[in-house]
Formats: sequence, structure tokens, C-alpha cells
Amino acid sequence: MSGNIPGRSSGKGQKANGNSSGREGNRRPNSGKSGGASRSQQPKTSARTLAVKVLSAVEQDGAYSNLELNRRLKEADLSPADAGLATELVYGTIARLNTLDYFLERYVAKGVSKLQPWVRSLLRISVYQMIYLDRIPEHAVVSEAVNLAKKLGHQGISGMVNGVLRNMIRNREELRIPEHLPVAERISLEHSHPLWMVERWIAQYGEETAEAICRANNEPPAVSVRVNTTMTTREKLMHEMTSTGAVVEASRLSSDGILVRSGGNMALTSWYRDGLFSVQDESSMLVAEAVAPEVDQLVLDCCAAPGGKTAHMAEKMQDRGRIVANDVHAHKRQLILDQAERLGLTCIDAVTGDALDLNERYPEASFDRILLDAPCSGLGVIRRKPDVKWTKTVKDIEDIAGLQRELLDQVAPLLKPGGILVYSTCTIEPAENEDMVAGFLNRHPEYSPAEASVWSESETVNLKVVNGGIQILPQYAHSDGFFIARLTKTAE
Ligand SMILES: C[S@@+](CC[C@H](N)C(=O)[O-])C[C@H]1O[C@@H](n2cnc3c(N)ncnc32)[C@H](O)[C@@H]1O
Repeated sequence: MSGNIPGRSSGKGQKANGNSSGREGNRRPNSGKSGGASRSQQPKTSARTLAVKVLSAVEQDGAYSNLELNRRLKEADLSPADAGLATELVYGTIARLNTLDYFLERYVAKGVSKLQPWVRSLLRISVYQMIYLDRIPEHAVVSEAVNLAKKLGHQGISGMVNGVLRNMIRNREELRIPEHLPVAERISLEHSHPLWMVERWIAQYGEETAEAICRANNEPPAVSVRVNTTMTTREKLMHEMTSTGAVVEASRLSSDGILVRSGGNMALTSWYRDGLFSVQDESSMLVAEAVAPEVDQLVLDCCAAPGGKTAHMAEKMQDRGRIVANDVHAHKRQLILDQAERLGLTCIDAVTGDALDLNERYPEASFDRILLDAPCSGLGVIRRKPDVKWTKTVKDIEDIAGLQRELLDQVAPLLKPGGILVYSTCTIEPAENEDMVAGFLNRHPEYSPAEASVWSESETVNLKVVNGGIQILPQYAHSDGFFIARLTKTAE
């Protein structure tokens, strides 16, 4: 027998029903002051019922877990603690899916895949609580599951659920990953990632780094905010936050970033409403730092929505100059405009169109800076979006790399000689990152890596810069996995 399955640190040792979702950041729903003004009557549903319904909809209807969860939380009017538990159960169960099924498979006579989706979800959330949330007593897990099975199904199903869970508790010693598995299989089960992904990362990064990536992907993401430097300074804002009891520290990655160790849901604060900051991951803040736009410059943001990095660049330009913020989806234009308005930024011109056609809309050598924050496989943000692990395929990576290559080629002529082109992704896949940039530099001899001094202010100084690019892995600074390359066009 090998060692215990690593538990989620956020879940261990907290009070039952504590708001422990741990997955903070911009997707955490209904935490902080939420919960509804009047909960004098019984809530319409329980945390576990809600979690089962969300997970079943994700599996059966292909619903997005965050959207489905937010929608149901809004309808349900749960207490903040129960909303936190429902959130933890949904994201935790998705994050640990293959490991939970591995254990369940031995105890479900007809096989996990033959169960009705809601029964499968109920068993999964129950085993998740047993293994990863030791604050909830096992007898409570079983009785909650049995009651829920009676409510949603019938006597036969509740009997089966009772039998499976009690049997697992009786044989708790067996809820371990066996020793002597091939290394990729062990990592896949211990850290709950698909085998193909683990094998791919071992081939690309080696065993030790691949395991560290997988381990980091199960950590709760940190909460960080980016100061709107057109309105205040990091020091002033940190001082204000601290004076209200929040625990904050300066980001060591970005000079505009603040890490919020505790302080509730930042998106519900008056500072956020008044535009003093935006909620953003630290790695992602480094993208605008790499662009380093200057006052009065003309900047093109090719794939801009929802506009986080556009706004950061506008702040860096002290809102002077012009940023063309383009996105292919018409409905996302409003997201960019809303951000700009909240942050009091007026230099952003939000436009709709395919970035592959930008070179038909603008003359060659128009822009001082170009940002291509490309659509990507998203394998750097698994902590925030665990579904990505189970939905992405090798084919998706190949397809998106094809689009990235075309996008780069199409926007390249639009940069002025001497200008800066930044290419970034929130993935850790070399085919979309360093290999993509190496290929681009081969096809475009007019481009070369730009000087890398922009990185020297931050902790990224220790990262290897290859072809003008840095690869941040999620375990380096406990921020999102990101790739950022900074290229320049020579005069000819
Ligand atoms: C990684 S996100 C950009 C995030 C954004 N830079 C930010 O910081 O908020 C990629 C964006 O590319 C857009 N997109 C995808 N394909 C595109 C295309 N062919 N042309 C323009 N935008 C595209 C998507 O709608 C998505 O909003």
C-alpha cells in the first residue's frame, strides 16, 4: 500500500459546514456577504442536493460547472456556509473524479458507469467527503446520502447507496492507491489527472516536475487583485484593506498585484465597485508588464475579452493613448466596456471581429504594441477550472495550436518596426508556447526576442527566458500556469 491520498488542505480540520470552498478567485460564487437577506423559511434545497444536481447537469447535459453552480446557488438562497459546502463538493468532486471512481468501482456491483447520473454524482460527493473532507463525520456522510437518495429516488436506491458507503467505511484501509503502480498511473490516481495528460507532462517535463504540476493543480487558487494605478497606489490600497481587517501582502510577481490571504469576496467590496482594483491572477498580471505600453502609444489587443489585460495596459498608459480591444464574439464587447467604465478608463476602443482579419482592417505597421493573448487549451488554470482536465483532448491541443499559429502570422505585419509583440497563453503545453514561438521566429526573420529586463523586477527573474518567453508553472509561485513571450520587430 502506498501513502494516503493527499487531501485538500482547505478542507482539512475546518468546522463542519464551514465555508471551505477554497477555490477563491473570480469564479467563487455566493461567498462573502451573500446568502440572501431573509432566510426565515427553510432553504429550498440543501448543499448536497444542489451539488448532485449541478454535477449531473455537467455530466449529462455538458453544462459548464461554474455557470450551472452559480445559477443554482442564486435560486437556492443557501446560507453562506452551505453555499461554500456546495461549491467545495462540486469543484472538489470534479477535481478528484478519476480517484473517486477508482475507489467506488470496487464497491458498486454493476459498475459506476451503469449507475444513473444523479446516483453516480451522489456516491462521488459522498466518497469525496469521506476521503478529502475529514471535518465531516463518516456517519453524517452516509445518513445525508441515504436521505438524499430516498428524496430523489426510491427505497432500492437508498439501500444500495447505504450498502456501498458502509462497505467502503468498513474497508477504509483499502481506500488507498496500491504500491508499485507504473509511475504515470500512480500520479494519475494520486493527484487525480487523466493518464494521457500525466504521460504527456512526464515526456515534456520529467517525472518530478509533472508530479509537482499535478499536485499544484489541486491546491486552492490564491486570491489576488490588481491595483488601478490611475486611481490609487498599491501601498495606499493595502493600508486601507489592512485597516478593515483584511490580510494582504504585496505580490512578488507583479508590482501592481496584492495577494489577499483573507478578507471575503473581493468582487463584493466597495473598492471593487469604485474601480480601485480588478480581481486577477498574479501570473496574468505579468502579461501587461511584458507589453510595457507607454503613454500616448497605439496598442492592439487582438483577443481582448473580457478585457482584464486591456484594462491593465490602459492603467499602465495612465489612460492616455489608444487601445483597440478586439474580440471575435460580439456579446463580449460589452464585458470590455463594462470593465473600462468601472475602472474609469476612456482610452479603450472595443471592436468586434475575427483577429485573423485584423490585417484587412488596419494598415501594416500601425501599432506600437500588439498583445495576442491567444485562445488556448487552458491547462495552466486547472485549479480554477478542474473540468478542463476531463474535457480537453490531444486533438484540442493540436487544433488550437493551428489557430494560434495562424493568428500570430496574421497580426505580425501590423506591428511598427521597433515595436513589441507579446504572445501569451494560460497553458503549459510546449506546442502552444515555446514551440509556437520558435516556429514563428523561424517563419518571421523580421522578428527576434525582445530584451528581457521587464522580468527583472519580479520573482520571474529566476525563470529561464527562451526565445523571449517565460513559462510559469503553477507550482512556481502558486499562481496560474502561463506562458508569455516578448518579441520585437527589427527595422527591416
Ligand atoms: C484568453 S481569452 C482573452 C482574455 C483577455 N485577454 C483578458 O485578459 O481578459 C481569449 C479570447 O479570444 C477570443 N477569441 C477566440 N478566437 C478569436 C479570434 N479568431 N479572433 C478574435 N478573438 C478570438 C475569445 O472570445 C476569448 O475572449
